[in-house]
Amino acid sequence: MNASPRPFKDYQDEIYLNGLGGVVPALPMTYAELEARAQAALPPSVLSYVAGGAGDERTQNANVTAFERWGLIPRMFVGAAERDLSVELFGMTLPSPLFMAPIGVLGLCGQDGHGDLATARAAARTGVPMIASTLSADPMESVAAEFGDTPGFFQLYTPTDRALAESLVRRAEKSGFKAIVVTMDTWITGWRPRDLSTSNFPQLRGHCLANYISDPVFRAHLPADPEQDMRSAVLTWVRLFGNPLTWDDLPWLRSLTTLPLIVKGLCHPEDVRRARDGGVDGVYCSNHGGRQANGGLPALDMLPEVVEAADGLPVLFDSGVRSGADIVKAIALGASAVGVGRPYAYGLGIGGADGVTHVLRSLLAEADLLMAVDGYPTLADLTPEALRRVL
Ligand SMILES: Cc1cc2nc3c(=O)[nH]c(=O)nc-3n(C[C@H](O)[C@H](O)[C@H](O)COP(=O)(O)O)c2cc1C
Ligand SMILES: CCCCC(=O)C(=O)O
Repeated sequence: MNASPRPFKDYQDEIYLNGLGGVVPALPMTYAELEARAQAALPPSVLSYVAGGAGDERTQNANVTAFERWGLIPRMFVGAAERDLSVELFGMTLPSPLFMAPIGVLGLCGQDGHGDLATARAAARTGVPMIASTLSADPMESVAAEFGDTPGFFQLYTPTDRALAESLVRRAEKSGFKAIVVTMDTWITGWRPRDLSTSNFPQLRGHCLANYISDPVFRAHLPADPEQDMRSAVLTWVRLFGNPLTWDDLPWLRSLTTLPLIVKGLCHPEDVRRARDGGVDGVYCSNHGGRQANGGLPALDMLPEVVEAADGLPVLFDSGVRSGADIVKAIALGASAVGVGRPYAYGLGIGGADGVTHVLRSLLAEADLLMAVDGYPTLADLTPEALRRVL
């Protein structure tokens, strides 16, 4: 299927017309059902990894409820018969502001163990960019080969070996990725009770190391071929995985690539200002979906300050987005582009590439119709004045 410039347009019609023919959609139409169906479809260890978060998951849950505190004010006499959800980002024109946040176990969410490839196919079909995680079950070259005309971004977990970081970035450039997203908030894994109680995390790790095992710099660290001795490869990966970077490392990060460089996990306005001064091309406001640190503010609550501090630099946002209405609200609060994590992983678990495509199209169709009904025909119309704080 070719990428459509408006992947979401007419999805409601498609479903209603099917309905007239007596066909009830096979895939869930509400987030609650999506979650419930994914719970049944995914193996328990994968489910607890994907669904879980840090501590008692208050921050994870607060990310979602934070959206309830904002309400869109409807405008009439606008005649929003045509909507334009397209955005300009890093010199690219995207059909909508939606993107898929990087997820590091996608392989295992796909029924065949190749969920990264299925997700990349959904990106190709919808025009919704995928940020491909460093932690994938297939090498980035194979993932990128599935993107079609849709731009893909590569998410870098910066290893302690700088040569390995450089090698990963070079490979991403060669594979045609259009931006590098460096995740700052996960150089160490947070306290995640669900994973600790099942002790399943290392087992999952072994299935998302394709980018490392296929890398000559990583392989040079190994005592034996990973094909023969996977355990040593996993232990080596654990040792090399995360580099607790400081501001002194930012010039090096910046020097890694001429592609747009985006730093993920920034919520404090002072960090945003320093990153901006350090020459990044975009900042990514996120608290990792509440998976890393409990007790924090919902990422949405920091978004307005991040946008102000970014001072015109693009601001990507994720954490807690569950609906088209959430996308619209994040845009109104100043996000340039909005990411989802768990929702598309659940779509993948339920229906592979079709499931991801369905989740993305549903989110966008809802956002599009909301903009129609409430009289905000373009993203530029969505400003903080479109919202009221309700609680
Ligand atoms: C199972 C899972 C794995 C993740 N792996 C990564 C990763 O490899 N790299 C990264 O930067 N973020 C990762 N994240 C965080 C997401 O990119 C994103 O910040 C988060 O999922 C957004 O919150 P949401 O799930 O509430 O939409 C992961 C999230 C989940 C749920
Ligand atoms: C060590 C991090 C694993 C991937 C990740 O980012 C996550 O699970 O949230």
